[in-house]
Amino acid sequence: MRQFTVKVPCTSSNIGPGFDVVGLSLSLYLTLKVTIDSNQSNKSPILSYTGQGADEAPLDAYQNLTTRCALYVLRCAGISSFPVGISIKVHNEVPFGRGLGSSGAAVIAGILLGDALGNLKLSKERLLDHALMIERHPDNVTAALIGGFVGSYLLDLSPEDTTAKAVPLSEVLPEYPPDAGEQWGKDPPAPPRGIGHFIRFGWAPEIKVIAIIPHFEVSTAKARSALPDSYSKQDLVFNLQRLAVLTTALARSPPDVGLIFQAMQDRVHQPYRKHLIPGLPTILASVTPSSHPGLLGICLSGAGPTILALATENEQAIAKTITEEFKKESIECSIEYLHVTTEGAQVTEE
Ligand SMILES: Nc1ncnc2c1ncn2[C@@H]1O[C@H](COP(=O)(O)OP(=O)(O)O)[C@@H](O)[C@H]1O
Ligand SMILES: N[C@@H](CCOP(=O)(O)O)C(=O)O
Repeated sequence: MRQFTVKVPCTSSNIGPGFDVVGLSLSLYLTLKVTIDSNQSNKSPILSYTGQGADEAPLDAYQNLTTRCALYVLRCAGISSFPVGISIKVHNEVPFGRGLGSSGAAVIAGILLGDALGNLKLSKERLLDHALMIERHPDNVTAALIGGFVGSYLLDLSPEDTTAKAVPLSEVLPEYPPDAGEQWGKDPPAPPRGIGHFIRFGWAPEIKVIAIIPHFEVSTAKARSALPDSYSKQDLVFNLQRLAVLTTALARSPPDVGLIFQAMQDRVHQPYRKHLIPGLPTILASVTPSSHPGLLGICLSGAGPTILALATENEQAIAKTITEEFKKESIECSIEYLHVTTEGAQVTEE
């Protein structure tokens, strides 16, 4: 009997100007408890699921994002099936479709699961290569894997690697097992090497994180399709200037609100997503360090609709005002007071 646990933090990406670049790992977790019992004869993993998304997440291992990612890693390594007698108990604290990286966490959990099941011992960089074939922006998956406040970029790929990366996700992630007596088709192409590069920034211990989570979903795909294909030089420079300052400003103790609040402004994604999140422009414009002493900055978390506020104090009052603004739009919210997790995703053998 083998038992191990995979634990992956949720993430908030962008932090204002860092669209598709920065991510922050936070203290809500997706946890898998995996058992492989050689006395059992089941060939497909037996999945159970509690917590966020329990009414939506498929329990068929060939449909579930996490187990599909695990199978992808195994098949890239030439292993065509899950081990016999495997069961997986999933517990999820990360709400779906709220901008807190639930899909990134599910992808990383699956990649680590595949690595552990195949005893592959892939490096962090190689694990990330696999994750980037599935979640094709690096910010969430990198922060979930590495932990902390992380910046990342993708390499331009060779023409050959570009072809491998262009393989449709339906081929990378098999949705159905082969029929009895049949073999899988061609194995998926192994991901190109060294696609993603990252660095961890500091995070001042005084900075607390408040997530105001509206009770509706915005799919990341839809929020990405709302963005334009090109930007003005002025808007790009606006974001670059702020991001350059922000990554160091958030590491400095004591935090300088005069730097951080302005450095969390964005012109690349939030303005184009406001129609998806009623109340967003009012919230971003009206919750300020003058109205709420202790507030350092405020932004959309990932693709939204969650609002992320960074503060040194006064967290309850900040959360209350944002909740009330959403209420004016007839939107209920949950509030989470979170901390930045320094550890990224973990696999623990029992
Ligand atoms: N733990 C999980 N298990 C299975 N599927 C998941 C899990 N977490 C997220 N997903 C899938 O990812 C979708 C949400 O992804 P996405 O739109 O990118 O939003 P988010 O901002 O939460 O990452 C869910 O609707 C679900 O299909
Ligand atoms: N940079 C991405 C981040 C999406 O994060 P999610 O948590 O909403 O999945 C984007 O802004 O589209």
